[in-house]
Amino acid sequence: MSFDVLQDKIRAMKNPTVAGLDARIEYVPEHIRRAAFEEHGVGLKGAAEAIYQFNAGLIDALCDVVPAVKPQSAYYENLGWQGMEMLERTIRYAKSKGLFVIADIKRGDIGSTAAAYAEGWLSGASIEGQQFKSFDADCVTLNGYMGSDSINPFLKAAKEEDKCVFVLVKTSNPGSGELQDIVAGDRLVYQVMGDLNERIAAGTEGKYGYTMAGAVTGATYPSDIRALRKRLEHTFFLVPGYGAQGGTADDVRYAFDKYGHGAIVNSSRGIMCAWQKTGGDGHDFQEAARNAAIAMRDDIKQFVTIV
Ligand SMILES: O=c1ccn([C@@H]2O[C@H](COP(=O)(O)O)[C@@H](O)[C@H]2O)c(=O)[nH]1
Repeated sequence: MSFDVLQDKIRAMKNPTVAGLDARIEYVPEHIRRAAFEEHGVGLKGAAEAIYQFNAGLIDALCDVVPAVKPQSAYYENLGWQGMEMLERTIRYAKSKGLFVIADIKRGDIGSTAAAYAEGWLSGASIEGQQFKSFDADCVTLNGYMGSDSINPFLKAAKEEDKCVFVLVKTSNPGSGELQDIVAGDRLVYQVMGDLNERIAAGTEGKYGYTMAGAVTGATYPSDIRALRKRLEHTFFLVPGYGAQGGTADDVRYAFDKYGHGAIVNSSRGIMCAWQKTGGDGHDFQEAARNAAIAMRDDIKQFVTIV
């Protein structure tokens, strides 16, 4: 049960946070960009290579501070196959450094197509009776608003591989309420989504009591996080929106259970782009990212004690 593995790592490091790897080429320090463009040309290949070098440097700097990383697929897809190759390499490198990898892919489609996505991201493709893995993430994010048949193929793959998923429930963006906060009978739409998600994964609880289907609950809606924590006792939370989107440690505290378990808080730009605030030229990007990750950990630890 993969949330057990993640929770064990969080406890060992006393750090319930995940560093996002959402690298745009503008976030990569000049010296890394220049070297990659000289070797591979100014274009998709050069940019993808620069981003991989940046990611590898961040992973080296962060792997003994944070338990997990969350590469966001969009920032690799925008560079075509060259970007996706670097995403696969980034995942492999992060795993080799002991990090738990959450691939933020937000997929959701009819069952047959969802099964193909699940092979790509979790279980591997079956070719002539053999299993070939590609992205091989530990966990993925899903958009389950198409219904349980869009989630189930991922749960099947996750069960076979001892992995897990996070399903969007209450997202951090300003427009999330347009649909998710609509009243549906005696519940709100996001509560319906959360209940459905907990129900379809019932029976997969691990040693910490959490099923293999976690939920995304944005840091920017703290009262909803608090209500969801009470409502979804068996659902592990991924909480994005800390830092760059305005979420604070005080806002995310209620995502955790009474043992300080059951949630992990993401920051992407706040860690990756920390070097842009030091006044340096980017050569200090590793130190800056590490300091930002440590500051985030200590900020949250003021409110959350992990048993
Ligand atoms: O509701 C959601 C779901 C996912 N995200 C993702 O998290 C990171 C946030 O990045 P920051 O730079 O820390 O703001 C990004 O990958 C989003 O796609 C989210 O923000 N909200």
